[in-house]
Amino acid sequence: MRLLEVRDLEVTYAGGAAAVRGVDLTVDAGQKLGLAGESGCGKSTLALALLRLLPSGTRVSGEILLDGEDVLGMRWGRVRAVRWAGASIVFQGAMHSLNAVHRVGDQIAEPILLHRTATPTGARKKAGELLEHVGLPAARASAYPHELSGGQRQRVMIAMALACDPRLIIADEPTTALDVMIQAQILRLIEQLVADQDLGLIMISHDLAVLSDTCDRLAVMYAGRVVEEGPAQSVYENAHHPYARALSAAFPRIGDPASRFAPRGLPGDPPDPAALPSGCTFHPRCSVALDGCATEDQRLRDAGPVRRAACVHVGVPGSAGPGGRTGATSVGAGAEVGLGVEAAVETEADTASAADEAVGEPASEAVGDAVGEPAGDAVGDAVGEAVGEARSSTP
Ligand SMILES: Nc1ncnc2c1ncn2[C@@H]1O[C@H](COP(=O)(O)OP(=O)(O)OP(=O)(O)O)[C@@H](O)[C@H]1O
Repeated sequence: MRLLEVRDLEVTYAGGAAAVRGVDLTVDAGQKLGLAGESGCGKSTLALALLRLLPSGTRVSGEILLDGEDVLGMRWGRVRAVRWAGASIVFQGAMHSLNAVHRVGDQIAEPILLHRTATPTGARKKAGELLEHVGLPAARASAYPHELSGGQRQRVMIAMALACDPRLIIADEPTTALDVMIQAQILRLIEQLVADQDLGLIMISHDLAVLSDTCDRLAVMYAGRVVEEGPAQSVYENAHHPYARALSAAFPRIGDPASRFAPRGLPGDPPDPAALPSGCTFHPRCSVALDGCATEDQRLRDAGPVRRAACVHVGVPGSAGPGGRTGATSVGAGAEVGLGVEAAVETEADTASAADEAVGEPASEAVGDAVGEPAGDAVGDAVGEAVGEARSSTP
């Protein structure tokens, strides 16, 4: 069953940063989609757009269908109902996202009370059950965040995300701040919950190794676009796009200790989304770029029955495309790979919507409000604080 369908999503911040550019993706019940990319590629912006958590003044266009409902066209009352209940987000850095002066049980119960799906007694009982569900004793409900370890706090965040029985969970770097052992436990917990409850999952990380180990499918983002997507293991082990290959080579391979000693970096940084390079936005960093890459935009095209990639080399025999490309880790920083310069450029029509629509709220309501919610909305405020905190803690 299709839970989420995103079509041609574009997000431009008020200052002109084109953070998400023409993204299409889908998530079905029981499916785990990994969203990968370096810092600044637009992953969190995409996640925030799904639940209308972007700052007011941000221009959003395209289509987001959550359980078939048009999220961008929803009235604010409906948006509030859908947050937590239709889809919810687990942010990185639980210490920043939890309120330090409230007991964790009360914080888990809060969205239940706001959605009026239980009485205060019922909400407290459910908070205890949810804690047990994520592997903590119900009695920990009376603890304050500082009384819990980092892993326990992240379990609380997951319990909170499950409080209103959402169908889709968005986990934005859920294990980044945790040590490797705890990280593995939290990832297994998320996998278990998704399987048990037939949820959809979008997991965001810069770490392709973690995503390929946890998710079924991977979408690799660069400069606001998905540049490669397909089954998680095959994208990780045999990426078609030079950026996806470099990202994959940058992380030690699970089950391959030798790779721990030979991670490769990618020189340079992702471009400023307010001043993107012409053509393929990856071309200034690409060791296999052709002359035309500086002028020819590349959109996703088929790179096999279940794979897509946005690179001029895809599909060219003897090149980076399927049917002749070199190994997954062969293109790292500065690596030389001989590619056919006669590669056919197969640029798709740019389907970006001409009429960007400002998806926000009336200006009178938006003033001073971090998430574009009417003032006084407790859920919006709490989420806004969490967003602000989580984002300010982003390295
Ligand atoms: N509120 C904002 N106003 C203007 N630009 C923003 C805002 N938030 C993010 N950006 C810019 O949008 C781009 C995408 O940021 P985003 O946080 O979505 O990337 P990301 O891939 O999630 O990175 P990270 O992993 O560091 O969170 C970046 O260049 C960032 O500076």
